[in-house]
Amino acid sequence: MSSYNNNTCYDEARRVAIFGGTHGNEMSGVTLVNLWVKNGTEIQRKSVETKAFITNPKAVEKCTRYVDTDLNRAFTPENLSAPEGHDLPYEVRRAQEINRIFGPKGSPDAYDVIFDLHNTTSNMGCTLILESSKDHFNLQMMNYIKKAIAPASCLVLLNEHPLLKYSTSRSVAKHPVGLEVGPQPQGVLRSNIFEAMRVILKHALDFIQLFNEGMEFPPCMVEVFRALERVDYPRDANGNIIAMVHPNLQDGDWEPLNPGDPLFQTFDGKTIHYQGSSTVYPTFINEAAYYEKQQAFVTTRRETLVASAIRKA
Ligand SMILES: CC(=O)N[C@@H](CC(=O)O)C(=O)O
Ligand SMILES: [Zn+2]
Repeated sequence: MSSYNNNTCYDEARRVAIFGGTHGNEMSGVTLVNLWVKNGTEIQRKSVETKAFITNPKAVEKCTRYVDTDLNRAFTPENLSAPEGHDLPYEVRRAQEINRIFGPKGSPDAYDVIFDLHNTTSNMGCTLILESSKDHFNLQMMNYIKKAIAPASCLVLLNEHPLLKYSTSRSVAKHPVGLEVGPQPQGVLRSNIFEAMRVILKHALDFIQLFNEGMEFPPCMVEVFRALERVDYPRDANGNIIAMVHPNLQDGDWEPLNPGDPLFQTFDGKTIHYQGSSTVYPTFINEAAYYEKQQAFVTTRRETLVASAIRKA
């Protein structure tokens, strides 16, 4: 990346990967990627070599999130540099393998773009997940996709928080993009969710093709939701959950949550209210996979980012 004439220059994105099955029970990504592994016509673009890849085949076979440990948390420097051996958890070995094929993470040899396909049980609709507010290539891509799918909509979750951030499979690439579409139960395929995911991928690949052809993208504004805080379920002294997501909050992903609004409902019918002092936008509300992570939802703040003009170097 370099700056020149107010244009931010990025290298052409010639090597692109689409990951499915990072979580083996998120069926839209698993199914699309399996389809594209068999026949990649739909994801081919003239200037791009796109590789469809199942990241956690053992978990896909068992239709479970993971076998030993969450693959989408496994791409830490410690894991990636751990001495190889059969005593390592399956997903850590797999992370090392993925890092060899698509990385090394942080190096010039890494893939240009990795799309990682996920489903959520939350009512999030189409959500693109970014890890950096400074990646103008990705911000321009978000703007392009939003315009292309209108009047349908997709939102951008920015996960840049030093403590909330985790080491994702896609983080191996120079430009990591998560795609999270829901609601879809674990192990279930829903046609509307599957098609929504497919359409986003189509526009994302079109954007990359246009960029590689030399199209210049003028500065633009991108609305994002910045991850602020994880909120756990209320628990008793033994750590057992004592309340559920309140009916007013359930399925209200991305809707404003104001001080005093209901959050949880205890099993004996009491309401627990939001004690914060400002309006936030909750998401990943009641995500099935996050019970083990002790997380009922994530709060976010709405921000408008400015994406600089970009063109190819
Ligand atoms: C429900 C789910 O798996 N969500 C993803 C979000 C992401 O890809 O960043 C995860 O926790 O890994
Ligand atoms: Zn997932």
